[in-house]
Amino acid sequence: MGAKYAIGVDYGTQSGRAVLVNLADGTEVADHVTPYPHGVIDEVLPVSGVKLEHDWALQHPADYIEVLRRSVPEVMKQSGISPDDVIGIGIDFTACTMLPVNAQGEPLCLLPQYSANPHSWVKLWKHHAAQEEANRINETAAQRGETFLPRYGGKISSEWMIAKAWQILNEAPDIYDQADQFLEAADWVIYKLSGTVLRNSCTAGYKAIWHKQDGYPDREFFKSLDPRLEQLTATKLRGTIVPLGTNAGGLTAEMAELIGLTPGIAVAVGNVDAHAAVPAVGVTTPGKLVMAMGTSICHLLLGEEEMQVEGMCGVVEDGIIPGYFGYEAGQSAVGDIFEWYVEEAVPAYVKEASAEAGLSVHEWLEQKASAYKPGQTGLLALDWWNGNRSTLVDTDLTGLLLGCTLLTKPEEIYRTLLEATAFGTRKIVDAFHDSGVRVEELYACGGLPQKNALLMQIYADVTNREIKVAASKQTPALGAAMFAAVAAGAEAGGYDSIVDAAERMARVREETFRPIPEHVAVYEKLYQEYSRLYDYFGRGDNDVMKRLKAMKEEASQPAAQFSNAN
Ligand SMILES: Nc1ncnc2c1ncn2[C@@H]1O[C@H](COP(=O)(O)OP(=O)(O)O)[C@@H](O)[C@H]1O
Ligand SMILES: O=C(CO)[C@@H](O)[C@@H](O)COP(=O)(O)O
Repeated sequence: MGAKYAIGVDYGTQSGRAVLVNLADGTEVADHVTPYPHGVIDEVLPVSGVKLEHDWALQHPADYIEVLRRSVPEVMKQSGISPDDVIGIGIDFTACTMLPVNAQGEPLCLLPQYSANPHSWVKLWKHHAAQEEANRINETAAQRGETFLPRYGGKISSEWMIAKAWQILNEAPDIYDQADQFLEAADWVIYKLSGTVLRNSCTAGYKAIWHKQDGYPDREFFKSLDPRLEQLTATKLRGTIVPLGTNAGGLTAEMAELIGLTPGIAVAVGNVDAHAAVPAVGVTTPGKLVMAMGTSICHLLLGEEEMQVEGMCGVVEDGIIPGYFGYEAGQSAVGDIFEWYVEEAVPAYVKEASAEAGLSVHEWLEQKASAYKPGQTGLLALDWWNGNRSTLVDTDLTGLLLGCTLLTKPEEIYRTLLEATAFGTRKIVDAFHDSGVRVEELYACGGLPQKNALLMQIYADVTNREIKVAASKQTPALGAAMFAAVAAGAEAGGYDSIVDAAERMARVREETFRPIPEHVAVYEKLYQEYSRLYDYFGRGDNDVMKRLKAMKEEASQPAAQFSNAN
């Protein structure tokens, strides 16, 4: 059999990218990025101009198809490979990124009668406007002693399926009624590719409280939340839930024509971006924490037992690699915080100096910030610009910068923001390790390790652990291609298991980031200070962040909730 290939498509927050991979050794032959034409929709809806409230984040489902339409033919063209040698396609997605569809699988937002209602659109993972629903889910589950709660670190996030679906019911009951199903965007795209609606066990497990043995929480639980939700899982979340690497069926003739591949090739069921990255860095055993570092960070870890860990996002049997319990935790903003600083808060002279030096503002600030020793800025920050995902699971928390003086420089603030996110990761590493899910080594993938060496050194110093970095620049897409190879199977030139695929296709770079002992010592002290602030502002001693947020909301009234911006 000649060389065989698969395509992995990674659906990120701002763009989608396709990667064509040689299945013999994981070589990435060609890649292409398509920025989402509508980006993240967080101010006004397309066409109708309806204004969105604070904490909303939506996407346009047509953008996902546009990624396939543009990027798949482009990687085929760049590589010159015959479509006959491409045996499968797989995708990974941000999650929970969900949408209401009608009985024909059409997104409601694409139907003119619903398009002016924000609730008909795709709710992106970082849509944080369902916090009230999440709070009530958590109170009710705790009161009822629901056994699922510890599996999610004690709290269900507002980012996830049940809170988002309930927000739709509360604020737009007509959209809720008209929705035949709520689907993860990952599952919707697979439906478009294969013609089959299948729910993947990864998003169902991590984001929709589904358990391999117990299924969804029982109806009584949903009824106690709201009688109208009693049938939610039997109706709008219904459907077959299948393991990662399952072939959803062949590529449809219509899609094959649109994207230039052969009809009938394997289409792997959807996967979560960060989870797909784990086998793609070669991690298929416990003790190795994978950090998917980009806009946010997802932390993934394998364990042999189901343990309880404070504030983790979840533990799902077979959720990442079959045969292990897959653990997930995360920070809801990391690169996003640095971007906020660069876009909103650096003085003009920094932008001018960066341009003169031929560097991006990030690169210029990194260079300047590298000249400081740990502790030398006198600054400390709490990295909650987009709430706290782990370990506090509270999207109402906000950022804090402490220690500024009239002499504080932009590069010092930038360094402090890098450090704050490293301290956030340390909290997560400690939570796992101290709860019996050991963390010995760190693996990093995603955009940030390629972009910022200072950041990576700080993470090694703050966690006092060596960090290996993925060789691939498109690790989740490589993982998606690996799962496509599994969906195709060894007989077709793929693999029979993801462990086999990882052995042959995954790679890390030779150079690693090792902790520097003098830095470790200073960061240990700073971490203790960070922990004090973390507990004080995050655990209820001082709810000033929430009071400020409430005042802000009140002062912004009357908010034109669904009013027209024009
Ligand atoms: N040199 C840099 N140092 C640190 N962060 C950077 C740098 N350049 C870009 N970023 C941040 O990287 C993030 C994008 O990461 P990336 O992994 O490419 O995207 P995504 O999370 O969408 O997959 C943005 O939030 C941006 O602020
Ligand atoms: O929440 C998850 C995975 O569980 C991610 O999809 C989400 O953090 C988005 O990741 P990116 O920062 O876009 O890589």
